[in-house]
Amino acid sequence: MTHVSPAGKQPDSSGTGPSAAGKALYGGTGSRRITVRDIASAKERGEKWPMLTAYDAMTASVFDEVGIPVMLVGDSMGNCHLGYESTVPVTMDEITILSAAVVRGTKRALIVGDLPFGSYQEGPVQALRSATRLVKEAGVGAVKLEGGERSADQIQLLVESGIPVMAHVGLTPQSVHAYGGYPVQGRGEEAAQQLLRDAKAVQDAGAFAVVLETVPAEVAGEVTRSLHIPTVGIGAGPDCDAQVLVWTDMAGLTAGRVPRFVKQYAQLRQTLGDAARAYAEDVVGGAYPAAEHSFR
Ligand SMILES: Nc1nc(=O)c2c([nH]1)NC[C@@H]1CN(c3ccc(C(=O)N[C@@H](CCC(=O)O)C(=O)O)cc3)CN21
Ligand SMILES: CC(C)C(=O)C(=O)O
Ligand SMILES: [Mg+2]
Repeated sequence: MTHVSPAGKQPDSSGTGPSAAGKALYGGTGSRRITVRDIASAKERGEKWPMLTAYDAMTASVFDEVGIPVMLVGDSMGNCHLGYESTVPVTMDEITILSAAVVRGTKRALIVGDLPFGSYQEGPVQALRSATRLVKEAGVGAVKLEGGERSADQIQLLVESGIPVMAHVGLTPQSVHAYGGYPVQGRGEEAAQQLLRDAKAVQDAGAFAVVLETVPAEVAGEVTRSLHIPTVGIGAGPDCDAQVLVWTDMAGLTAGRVPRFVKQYAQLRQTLGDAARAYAEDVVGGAYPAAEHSFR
């Protein structure tokens, strides 16, 4: 600590150098909520940062306590939390309710709400109406929407209206029916140039960061070095400024096949199944509840 904090207050974030503890996005000690300005200064310092999805208050509180600086209430809730086949059916009501839960479960993280399919494609005015609802009803600090050049007008109006926007280019899963799957994007010289144009367009429109999903690592590195806003990679190699994963993939809870870019840091599906099986066997066998779990 480089200076004394006012009595009764947490240390503030005004450190004296690049590695001041209060300033680091991950591992920092600041107690106020992280803002998009903190995100911008991380790129200036060359600091990499982690992002995870979250869909409920309890899980989000775990990630917040660990210091995950940015959480995305992703429309991946469709297939990971709500039992849909893809992200396409997710509604504004669903995103709003779960975003509000994640905001309530966190104190420090910047919470980004994902605009679902159909909530911004009609144009900037529809996008502003949807984003405003997420900001006012759920309390998110930023929103995310898919698309590069095609979404620049939406991004510009939101940013002019005071809503920070995280953009999302490369593989945009809301277009699954147009792709016919989830193919790698930006392969080949022409596609790589289009990806760079998309990334520049969202930066020019005022986005504070841009997700690069499922693109060749080399192309993602080139985009990252060409932009002044941070890139957040998912299946985009090691040269992005930040990384994001769907939390149930990261923790080994997702059912069935996970994308190849996922690294599983736990086997929660196994662990939770083991716990449920042990509980069930205790109930069937009469071992639970025991005397210490009973009242007299
Ligand atoms: N659980 C989960 N994790 C995700 O990362 C995720 C979702 N759901 N739902 C929405 C999208 C869909 N995502 C995906 C899904 C599959 C691949 C995938 O398997 N792609 C092929 C590409 C092969 C190629 O074109 O060469 C692969 O084999 O990896 C990629 C992204 C990412 N998002
Ligand atoms: C994987 C991230 C980027 C996403 O859009 C989501 O989880 O919905
Ligand atoms: Mg999404």
